[in-house]
Amino acid sequence: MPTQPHQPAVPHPTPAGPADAASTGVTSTHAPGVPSAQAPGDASADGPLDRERAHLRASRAALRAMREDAESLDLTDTAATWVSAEALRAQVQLRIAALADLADTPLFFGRIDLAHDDATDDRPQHERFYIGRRHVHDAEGDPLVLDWRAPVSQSFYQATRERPMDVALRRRFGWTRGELTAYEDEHLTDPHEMATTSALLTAEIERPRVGPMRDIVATIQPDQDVLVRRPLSGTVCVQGGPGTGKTAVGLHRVAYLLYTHRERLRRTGTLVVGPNRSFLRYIEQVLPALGEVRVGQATVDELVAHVPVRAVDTPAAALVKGDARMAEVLRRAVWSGVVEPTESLVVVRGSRRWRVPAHELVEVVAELRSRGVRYGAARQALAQRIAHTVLLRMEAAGEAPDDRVQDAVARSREVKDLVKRLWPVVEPAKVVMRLLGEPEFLAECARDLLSEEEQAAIRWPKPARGVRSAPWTAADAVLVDEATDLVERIGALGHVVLDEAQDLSPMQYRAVGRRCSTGSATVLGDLAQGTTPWATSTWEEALRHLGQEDGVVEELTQGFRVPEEVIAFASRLLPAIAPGLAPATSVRRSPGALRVVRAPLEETTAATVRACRTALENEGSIGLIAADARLPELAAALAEAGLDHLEPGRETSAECRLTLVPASLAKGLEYDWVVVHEPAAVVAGEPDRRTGLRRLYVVLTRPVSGLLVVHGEDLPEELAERPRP
Ligand SMILES: Nc1ncnc2c1ncn2[C@@H]1O[C@H](COP(=O)(O)OP(=O)(O)OP(=O)(O)O)[C@@H](O)[C@H]1O
Repeated sequence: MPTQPHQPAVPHPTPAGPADAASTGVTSTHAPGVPSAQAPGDASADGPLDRERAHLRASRAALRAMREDAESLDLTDTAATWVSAEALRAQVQLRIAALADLADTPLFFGRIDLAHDDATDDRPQHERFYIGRRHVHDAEGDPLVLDWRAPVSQSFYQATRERPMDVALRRRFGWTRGELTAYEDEHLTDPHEMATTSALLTAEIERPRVGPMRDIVATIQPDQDVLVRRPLSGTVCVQGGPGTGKTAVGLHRVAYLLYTHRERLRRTGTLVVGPNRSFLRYIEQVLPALGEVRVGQATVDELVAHVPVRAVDTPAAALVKGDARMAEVLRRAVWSGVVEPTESLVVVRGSRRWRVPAHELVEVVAELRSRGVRYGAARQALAQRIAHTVLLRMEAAGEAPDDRVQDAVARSREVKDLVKRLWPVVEPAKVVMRLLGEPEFLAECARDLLSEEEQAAIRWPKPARGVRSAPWTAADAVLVDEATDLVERIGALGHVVLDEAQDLSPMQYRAVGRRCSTGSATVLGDLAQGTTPWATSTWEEALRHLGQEDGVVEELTQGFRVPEEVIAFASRLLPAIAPGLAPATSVRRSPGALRVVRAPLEETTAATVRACRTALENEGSIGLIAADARLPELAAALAEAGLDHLEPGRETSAECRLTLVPASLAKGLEYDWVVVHEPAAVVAGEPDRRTGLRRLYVVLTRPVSGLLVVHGEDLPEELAERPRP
């Protein structure tokens, strides 16, 4: 295995000096055909790096002035009420906090020099912009740093040699501990300059991981940026292999949308849905680091937490409960209580009696049933509709009743009693409880939808005594959510990001879908990483269950996390687990990043602990990933060897960098170095071979710098090297 320490975040210096050309007219002196990079020692006293540092000083001073302006705002008498004054004060406080100059967060990370052929009065031929995390302007209001989400910044991210977007020079800056220490230039219109992987990008990816996931604003790649900046309307689904940046894209997209549609999304809200708490803890710092703190984050289980989950389904039961047919079963169950009127209604008001015949009540009920409104809303309307028929009779008799009379009739004992009989109150959890606990009721609602075996799979052995004590499972909670929405519409948000989406059941998609029914969604996933029995086989199907049939499917193919050697090894599994998918490529080659160690069977655990020690000789985080059942043994062996370890999702620190990860929780996480213990056991830990191999694929694709595989049993045969077609 490689023992190379990580390179610091400085690009490899090239012998020749960099360019500071374009708008200044200074000719580039870099070696022809190679994008130039510059490190500290290369800059002369008034060289380009010094000029950039001068711009940094000016930007910092301007930011300070902006902050002082905000601090000195006099809010006395500016707001009409105490409440609005408080709201204003809170907003100003937020702005002051946002204007802090954080010592370790570079104020800008890029620069573009634009050369336009079609200069106008408003747009000079040459323009230069610095791109950073936030907007900074000078006393005249001229921008010194542009927010990365501003429209002009788009060309910093999306310009390519094929489509330079007027960018004559793109400069990326390297920072070390808050100091501007290097830069790297690309002259996109120079036909002699070759495209290479940015050394700053590589250094950023390989920067040792301590703590939670980081943002990638400085190095978002063109195809990622196109996804980040898609319009708010419409849903996009991103298929991408491991480490192609799907999660990063989803989170940056939220930040972009909040910047571009701040008012609207502040009202309607945004939500990130992830597979489990460990994953959410891992990603939770990215949005705050981008200045966005008002984004909800939840697992699907948390979204549907209407009942206490205390039991686990058999795989057969979970499969049926997650099937989209359950939506219709539940619809029937919820609406089954509505009764056809058979008797007339008599309402007494004062000395008069008003009679509505049964056939008219039948019409009212039938009309409400056919309107496609929620059960609860229709129930509320029923009282008013009945009262209205009474009102019509009053008018026919020469009275002149107004709305208040209709309301009074709707609230009368006679009408209330009738509504209770015709349209009983439905408690969603109780309906589901009845469905699972009463075989006849299930048979009636599931007729022609679920087979006898399927019904048998989900029936409880005996009826539950009450909602609180029922043996609810995670899939039941989703059913209760569906029933809840049938009774009362669940509110939708402005935008929902759904990560690791491949694992959701159709009923879970529906649960997420109703939370973005009036908004839009970003759906992220990898079909090859689907490890649930109901994992989706196509994105079109997933979008349909989500209620976003018009969503577009895009693909990310360039991998950032996993080095070439490791992704090639893991991709040997693809023909067995997702035959249609092409392997992800990698932006990084890292000879020696993969090491496979065979140990005698009885020494596998000891060999694994030794591999952890070896991995710990490197900088950064280490993940030891193993089949869930092996964890107690490995935890004990680590403790005996004096190696402290963390649970997944806990922040690593300089003192403790080793995390012991059950294979079932590895999805979405990453570590600088990964030790995989006994792949055959990872595969065997799942109910079927395809799921096992998919789990193994997830596990093998977690490392950034290197992978050590320790095995005593034979490796799964699907990992054997095959000649490329
Ligand atoms: N443009 C980029 N610049 C720097 N780092 C990047 C870039 N894109 C992705 N990365 C890094 O690559 C790693 C993988 O990204 P991410 O977790 O978003 O991938 P993913 O597609 O969600 O992976 P998985 O399918 O395994 O969950 C992260 O460390 C992320 O910061």
